[in-house]
Amino acid sequence: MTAPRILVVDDEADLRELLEITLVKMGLDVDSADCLAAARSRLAQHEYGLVLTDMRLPDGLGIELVREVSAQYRNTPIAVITAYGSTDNAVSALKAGAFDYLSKPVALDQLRLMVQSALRIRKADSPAGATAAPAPASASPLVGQSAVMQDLRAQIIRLARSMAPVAITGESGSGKELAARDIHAHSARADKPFIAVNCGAIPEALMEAEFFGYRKGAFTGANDDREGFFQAANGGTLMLDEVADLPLPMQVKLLRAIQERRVRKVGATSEEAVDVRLVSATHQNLAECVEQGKFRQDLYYRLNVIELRLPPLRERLDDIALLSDAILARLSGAGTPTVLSPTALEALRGYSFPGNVRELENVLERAMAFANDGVIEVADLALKRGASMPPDRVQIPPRPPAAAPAPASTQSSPSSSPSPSLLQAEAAGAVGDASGSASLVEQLDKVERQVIRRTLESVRFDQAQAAEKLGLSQRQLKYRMQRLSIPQSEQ
Ligand SMILES: Nc1ncnc2c1ncn2[C@@H]1O[C@H](COP(=O)(O)OP(=O)(O)OP(=O)(O)O)[C@@H](O)[C@H]1O
Repeated sequence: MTAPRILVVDDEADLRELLEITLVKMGLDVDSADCLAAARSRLAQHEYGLVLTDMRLPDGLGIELVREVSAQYRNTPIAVITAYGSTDNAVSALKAGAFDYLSKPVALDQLRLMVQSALRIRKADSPAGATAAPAPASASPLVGQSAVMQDLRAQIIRLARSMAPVAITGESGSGKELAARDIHAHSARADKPFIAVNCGAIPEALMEAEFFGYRKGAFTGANDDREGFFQAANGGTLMLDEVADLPLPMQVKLLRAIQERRVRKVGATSEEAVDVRLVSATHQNLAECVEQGKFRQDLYYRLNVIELRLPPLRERLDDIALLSDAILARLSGAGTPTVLSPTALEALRGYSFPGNVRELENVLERAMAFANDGVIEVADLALKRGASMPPDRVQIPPRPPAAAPAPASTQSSPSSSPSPSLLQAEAAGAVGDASGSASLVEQLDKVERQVIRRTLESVRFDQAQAAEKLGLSQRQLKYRMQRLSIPQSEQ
């Protein structure tokens, strides 16, 4: 098998030589060019596994080559070498289609990591040299045939090929984490870890240690060396979820880690190179956070190189049937899937879904418990028009690891809750109180509201403890509190 061929474009002979020697030592074939014209003629003669170009060349700018290679040699990744601290150049090159960038002075360990990940892209493309075909909808976990979803899937495939940081925006429950996982799955990093971090869920005092790791003895309780999120995601993708919740001091440290591509464990004297693709997500308006001084502009600029917007479900109501089928099939497991009656489907199509796909999942999960003969009717859906709080006011805690589907509403088995007597007492009270006009769904909501409220009060509104007592994940508890308009704290 022939070694991959790399094209180095630089007019500085010393740097060119250093790059050539390093690449040859990696077992690669190297060609070089000292200007744009020479690079163009090389490109016309050979197929390259990677082009590495300086930004300033005697006959033009490296970014021109980035545009040409991205347009004409779509399977050839191109990376740029920028002057130290030149954020603008790096970001514009990434936006123009560069796969990645390196800052001067070029650190050889980073060069090696970058070349390896560029060559993985080539390997991932098959057959060799063919343009990556758009994945069929069935290959994506993002269900939906609406034009926006088709466009979203196509964008994901395109941007999965580069290292450019992606900022995913969208309302809570619209699928931001799912999209981030899909970017990773379509990238050449797919066989390396995907680590999602909820930035709002980490206590500020622990953040540096959680992100960058720590050395044994760095602080009381640091009994062993530990890796942080960056090391854990090395070679793969790190998703910074709810990135707007990062405190300002941590934003400074994160920016440095992104710029330098190095991290230092708490208590360590030296830094280590990390190769991590960053994806960030937030349901907040990050540009507004910058204006309000809550988010650093330089970090915003670094993270927002490519934007990916997840549409709210109400903008793609045509997808509801497909989504519902997929969710019901998953919830039904191996059994015959529960289905929606035509009127129930119409009712869902007329609902605004403030909690987006997550809300649809919860509505269907609950409705399945009420459905007769495997058919969900409108009444089983218990849709509350205008009753939900806007989701952007709700802070969603981290996803529990592979949580089992939640038991539907308070019909959870009493054994999953340590307070069965409370459940029974509440249920008895609610039924006793029920006016003849209240529907079953309203009565059950009332019981659920009372049980959750009492449990929250018993643990002083500590949601983690309340969720545990109720046998729910924190996310499920949040959703139920939102749906039942239960305040977050004692009022
Ligand atoms: N297009 C989709 N197809 C199938 N399932 C989806 C889709 N979008 C979202 N989901 C499902 O909806 C739920 C919420 O998705 P996800 O956690 O990705 O949303 P999010 O935008 O990251 O939410 P949050 O901002 O609250 O963290 C998940 O169970 C996910 O699998």
